[in-house]
This record gives sequence, C-alpha cells and structure tokens, in this order.
Amino acid sequence: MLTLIKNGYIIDPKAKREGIFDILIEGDRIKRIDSNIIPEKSATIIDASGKTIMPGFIDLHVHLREPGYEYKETIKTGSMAAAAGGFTTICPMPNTKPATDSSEVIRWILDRAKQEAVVNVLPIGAITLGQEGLELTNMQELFEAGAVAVSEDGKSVMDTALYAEGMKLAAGNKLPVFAHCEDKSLVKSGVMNAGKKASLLGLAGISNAVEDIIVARDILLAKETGVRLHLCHCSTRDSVKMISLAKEEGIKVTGEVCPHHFALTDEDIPSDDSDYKMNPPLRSADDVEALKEGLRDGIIDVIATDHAPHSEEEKSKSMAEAPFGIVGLETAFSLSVTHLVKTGYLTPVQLVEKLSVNPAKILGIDRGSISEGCVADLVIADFDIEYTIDKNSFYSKGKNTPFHESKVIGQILYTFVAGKVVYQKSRNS
Ligand SMILES: NC(=O)N[C@@H](CC(=O)O)C(=O)O
Ligand SMILES: [Zn+2]
Repeated sequence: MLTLIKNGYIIDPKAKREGIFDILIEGDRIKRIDSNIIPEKSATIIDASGKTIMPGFIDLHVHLREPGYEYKETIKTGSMAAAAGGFTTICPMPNTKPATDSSEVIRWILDRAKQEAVVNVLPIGAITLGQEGLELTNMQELFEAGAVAVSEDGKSVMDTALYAEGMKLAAGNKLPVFAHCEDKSLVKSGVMNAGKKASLLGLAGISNAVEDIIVARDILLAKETGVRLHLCHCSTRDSVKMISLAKEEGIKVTGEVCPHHFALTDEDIPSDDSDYKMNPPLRSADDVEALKEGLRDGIIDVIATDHAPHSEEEKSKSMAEAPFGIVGLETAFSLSVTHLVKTGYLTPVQLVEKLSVNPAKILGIDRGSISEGCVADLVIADFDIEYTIDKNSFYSKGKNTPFHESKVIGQILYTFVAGKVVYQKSRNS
C-alpha cells in the first residue's frame, strides 16, 4: 500500500529538514522524501498544500485509567483522543487499579494496547508497590516487561531515603524517574493556587512551596544517585529556576509543562468550577510568564498533557470535593499554537522539539523524525485555522476541560501511526 502526501511543509528539527516536500509512505515506513514524487504504482494521494507535516507527537504524561477505572477512560478511547490530538505515542502513568507495579500489569497494558489502541502505548511503572510509598517495586522486572520509566505520579514518594534507594535502582536499570512534585504535608485541604483568587472564592490554597520543596529535593537526589530525572507538570517560577541551575551544574534533569499551565492563570477561574481543578493548580500570572520563558529558553524541554479524565458525575462536584485533573490530549496542539507560537514564545520548530523530538530523546526511542526508512508516525496540521473547542466532539470519555467554547488557532488534520491514518478531521468537526 502506497500513500503519497503532496506539497506539505515539513518541520523535522532532528533531520534538520524544513521546507515543502512530497512524502511517499509504503507499508509502515517512509520510503521517499523529495520534491515532486511520481509513484510507480497507484497511491492514495493526500494534498497537504499550505499544511505543516511534523513527526508524531509523544506525550510523556497521560492517564488512561485502565485497568480499574474504565468508566473514566479506556486504553482504546484514550488512544483515540491521542490520535485526534496528533499524538502517536503516549505514556500512561501507573495510578491505575491495580497500580502498574508489576511485570504482569505492564504486560497486561501492552497486550491490551496491541489489541485496542490506535497509537503506540509505552507504560510507566510505579516506584513503590501499590503506590503506597512503603516498599520499592522490582524495577528490573518492570524494565524487562517493557516499562519505559518509573513514576509515583499522583503523588510524591515522601520517604526520602526510600526514594533515593528507588532512584539508584532506576538508574541501574537505565529507567528515567518521572517526578510528580508535591509535599503532601503542606497541601492540607488546598484545591487551587494560594492567592487572592482563592480567598475571593473562599477556597483553600496550595502554595508554590508545595511543589518547589520537592523539586529541590528531587534534583539533589538526582545529583547524588545519577538517575535521569524528568520533572512532571512544572507550574512555578522557582521550579524553572531550579531546573536551570541544575542543568548548569550538569545534573541530568529535564522539565515538562502542561498546556493548561501556560494558557490560564488562577485569575481565570470564574467560580467554584471543578473543571479548573487540577494538580498542580493553575498558578499566578508571574508563574505563567516564567513557564513560557522557560519553554522559550530551552530550560523546559517538553510539553505534556497530563490528560486526566474523570466522569461527569465526579466533576459535577464542587472544587473542594471533585478529583484533581482535566483532559488534555485533544486541546494540547491548538493551545500551544495559540499561546506559544502565535504570541512569539516558540517557533514552530521549537514546538516540534517540545512535542516530539525531546520526548523521544528522554524515552530513548527511535521516533521524533520524518526521514526515509523511519516508521511513518507523523501528523499533518494547520497552524492558522481558528476554531472553537467543543468538548462534546472529544473522543475521550472525559469531558472535564476548562477550554470548552474557547477560541483557538491551529488544528490537527491527519495523524498517521506506522503508515496508517488513525485520525482524519472530518469537514464539520
Ligand atoms: N494531575 C491531576 O490533577 N490528576 C492526575 C494525577 C497527576 O497527574 O498527578 C490524575 O490521575 O487524575
Ligand atoms: Zn502528577
């Protein structure tokens, strides 16, 4: 089977290719990239004139909720949401039921993904058994079963000595640690950023120190253990500063920011509405500015969604009672174009680095490029279309987004995984 994508503008920072080309796909691979390709056999032709072609996006932080919470999301629906968002590889976090803390659960997820998922699914293993913070998992076993990283996401390992031991084991198994940074003892009943808006709404606050203290601790532990540390969903100015300092010192640390954290501030929370409740919370305008500058200056390496679907019933509760988390797979690209590219913080090339090249590097996988001979994981997008986000059009089971009815710029038109179209925007969606 041949597919010919004609006249698209390729952005491929890894192969240092940028310009208008044709791409010929045969089976699961890219066969040729050239100007004006005429295929020998009949081919399906896609006209990509005026559109941009990028290596498929890789999301280092999603919650697929399977096994255990299928009413929120499944591997199948989560992967369809990923495809619609331009993501060709996603890494599910281990806070499932049971937690992803054994080779059996890793294998179960990989099997299920093989049958049901439309994109690549690379699972992340837990650091402690049942994510209870008491006993380390067998990281060698997790690695051998196919885990690409370990994380305690949803919380931090609060026992520092145990965590240091876990980092050493992760380093020994060449697994990066993906850190959720939250000092549990400081959070108390906080549900949104501590500040004026929280007082105005009469809601309990979460201070920046909740994150910053653990970011500092984890960087110091990474320095001592030599583990590759990836800091998840950074939300504060001081997190960015500390990552910058750590990088200057040569510590192996990378940072991730989520679209909601650069698109909204706590002042944008209109009322006690749990679609604005996530962990870490939406921060101050000053923090948001630091995150955008961190992305621009290369201190922050990755944009990840922290796609965290919950049911409508759960999210119909108040801020104080609803669970933390919002969906993100189907809005990440347009929010990034709107708030980073159109505002001059990132060039389209830098955006591709944050969504594709750098995540591939962190995972050590052979993705993040569109070159001859590569697996054809790619996305065709329009950087200029304006549209209004409609949560009812999401493939995800989760409709919990603060971006419903937001006007944005930039849209995914096609997503290819291993040469196959796994998403195509219909004319009226
Ligand atoms: N981010 C969230 O608010 N929630 C995540 C957990 C997490 O990523 O920490 C979830 O699993 O719902
Ligand atoms: Zn987290």
